[in-house]
Amino acid sequence: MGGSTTPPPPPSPLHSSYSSHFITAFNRLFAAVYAAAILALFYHHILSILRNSSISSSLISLALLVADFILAFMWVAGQSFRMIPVRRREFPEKLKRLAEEDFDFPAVDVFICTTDPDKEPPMSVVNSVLSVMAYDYPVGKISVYISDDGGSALTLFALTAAAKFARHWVPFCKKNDVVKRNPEAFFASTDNEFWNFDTEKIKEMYEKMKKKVEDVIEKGEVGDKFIDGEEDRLTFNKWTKSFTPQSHPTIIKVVLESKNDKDMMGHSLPNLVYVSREKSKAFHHHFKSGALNALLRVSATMTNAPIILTLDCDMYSNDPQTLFRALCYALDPELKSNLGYIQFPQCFKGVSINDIYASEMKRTFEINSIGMDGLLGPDYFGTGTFFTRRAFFGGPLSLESFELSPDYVVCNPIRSKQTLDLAHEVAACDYENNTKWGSKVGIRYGSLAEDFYTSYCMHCEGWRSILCNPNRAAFYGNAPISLLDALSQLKRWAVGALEVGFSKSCTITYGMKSIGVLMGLCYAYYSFWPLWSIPIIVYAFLPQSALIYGISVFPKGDELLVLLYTFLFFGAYGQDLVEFLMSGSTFGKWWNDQRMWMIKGVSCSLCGFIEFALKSLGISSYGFEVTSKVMEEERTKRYNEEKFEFGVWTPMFIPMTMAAILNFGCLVIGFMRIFKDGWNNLDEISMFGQMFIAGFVTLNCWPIYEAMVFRNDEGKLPLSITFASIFLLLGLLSIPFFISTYSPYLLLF
Ligand SMILES: O=c1ccn([C@@H]2O[C@H](COP(=O)(O)OP(=O)(O)O[C@H]3O[C@H](CO)[C@@H](O)[C@H](O)[C@H]3O)[C@@H](O)[C@H]2O)c(=O)[nH]1
Ligand SMILES: [Mn+2]
Repeated sequence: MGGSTTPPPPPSPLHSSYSSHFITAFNRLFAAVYAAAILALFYHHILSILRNSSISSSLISLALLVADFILAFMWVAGQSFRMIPVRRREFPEKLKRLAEEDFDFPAVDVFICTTDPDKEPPMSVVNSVLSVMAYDYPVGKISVYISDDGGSALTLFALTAAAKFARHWVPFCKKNDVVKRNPEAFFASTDNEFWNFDTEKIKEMYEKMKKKVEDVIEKGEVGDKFIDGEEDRLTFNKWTKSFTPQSHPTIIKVVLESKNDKDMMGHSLPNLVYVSREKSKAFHHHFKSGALNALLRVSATMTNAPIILTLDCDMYSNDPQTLFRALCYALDPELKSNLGYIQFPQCFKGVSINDIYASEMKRTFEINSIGMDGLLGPDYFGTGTFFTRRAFFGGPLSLESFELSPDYVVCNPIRSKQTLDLAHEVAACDYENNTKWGSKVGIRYGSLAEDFYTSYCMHCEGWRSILCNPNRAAFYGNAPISLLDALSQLKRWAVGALEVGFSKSCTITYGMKSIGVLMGLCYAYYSFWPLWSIPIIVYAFLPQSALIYGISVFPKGDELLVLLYTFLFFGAYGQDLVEFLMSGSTFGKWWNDQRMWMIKGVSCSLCGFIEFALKSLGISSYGFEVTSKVMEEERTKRYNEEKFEFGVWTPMFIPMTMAAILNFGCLVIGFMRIFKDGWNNLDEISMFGQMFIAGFVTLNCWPIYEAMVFRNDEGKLPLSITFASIFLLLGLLSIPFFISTYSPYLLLF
């Protein structure tokens, strides 16, 4: 990497890894015992199906069998994360020292995607941009590319304002060795790193810039007085009357060029380029994947850096040394030949104390990723990822040729006509027609979870990835602060996951063949997680409805079986809890995480299934619904008080409300029976299992009851949802009645 002469190798070692033999051995042993218990359970299931005489009890047994089968499948897949967990450490100080000695570091292109100035406030985009521009790294080697799928003049305006501020901000950060290089976060923090005369001045400058940008945004257009210079005017003139986010020409604006633009100390600044690719209703733009692919090409014409960092617009740098950290792996000669990318866990700012919507996703971003790191490496999370450019162009041994390939050498300056013409050409909406973009090259199309799918393809091609999980979060982003936002995001992932699971390159068949059984199972776990909705729905409704009818679904008086169920339940929950705590999380967060698992099962996974089915049948297709990053005051307040935010009418809330009412009702009826007949009645005791489940679900549903009955704020559960749920519940409970009435006829078939 770097120049044509081979640079001297960096000092080694730059990183180390560690795998706990105790944990690995324990996980394997526990898996063996648990597997035996699962087999015993299935043995029992088969027996009870064979023994059943009535239709209703056969149906119940069958439902439980299917539910337990899916739970067992997910359990098996989940074990792959536990076989060889690996933790890593890197030594960025060594590289930082080299930076002082003019070491030839590789150039880095940073890609930041934004798409909707209403949901993604330009000031927050600007803060992310400033935070990466100020990285501890040779400045001339950093280029920041912004992809604006919203094609918003406001976003470009905010960037030009930020570029002016950067002339002061970047040298300020470097001179004072600031750690929080996102100005908003720096000025807002109470435990401020330091405060001097410069700080006051810079703060004033920032506030002025912010006010200017926000005024323009409020007005909704960039007024004449804000445009200086003929060149800027030409750019902003491209926003003509016929310009819409869905249909407009390419706009590329080099806001800063490292060679010419200097900061107030006379040092270079990073390149800063705004790109809004051409859009036309006649061509599918493939959402974020399309945007990233356009940036891959545009950046190739201008800088073609061998390392690429992809970020979502809300993700800002929280540690100026992150580039050095990533390079500890990227520069390692032993890893280099097949290292596709280095992934940092997603971390979030402003998550409530107990993380009510489980937005931290500890399991996905940390626990499971540590597990995958011992195999071929973590999947791609869409943000906080350092790619080697080469990984986008075919497997390590099979380069897909392309005119602007990774070894293309840029000769013309960024602002030259030749470069800009070529950049416009590759950002055109029809450029990808009849090419391998999206299938063999770049970010892959075909799944709404483009990140997950792309990494799956890369692993199958022979790349490996690395999880870099430093103590200090490398990036911070926003997590959804309303239940609907959280569930909509998860629904998109559910559809995206199923698209991979049921594609030609199915994770189980094709996956296991290409990347081995364990790695294939990891991907299978993610691509089929929406299947969880089946057992969750069965266990949320079936035992409870049966109890109301006085039918026991678990066998009577079999102590061994009680023991088996107890072990399976507490074993799984216990292991989950221990792993959570060991990753530095708290009991409160774990409790909410397991609650969200249930809520997901009866809402977004279910809806995801339906949307996936409709999409596969060609009936309708849903796009990439962007998650809102706006922090509305009242909402934020309720979120921080850890109140669930319902407030709107959506079918997604109905099944969970039904489950909440049913489980509570079932518990009441169960206790009434016990009081009436006493504990001696054997039948009631055998229903203890059902009572236990109802009790557990009821406990989990507390926020729903609260939102249904006790709250009066904007975020409460709409009355219409409560009524719709009661109505549907009554319908559901009358099904057994119909079965018992008509089953003699059914038996005829
Ligand atoms: O047509 C689009 C749609 C989205 N985006 C950008 O994609 C990013 C992610 O969108 P967001 O709404 O924040 O999605 P999340 O659900 O928060 O994102 C997670 O899930 C996505 C896949 O579903 C990944 O792409 C993200 O990196 C990952 O953080 C944002 O920067 C958007 O601006 C585009 O550029 N073009
Ligand atoms: Mn996001």
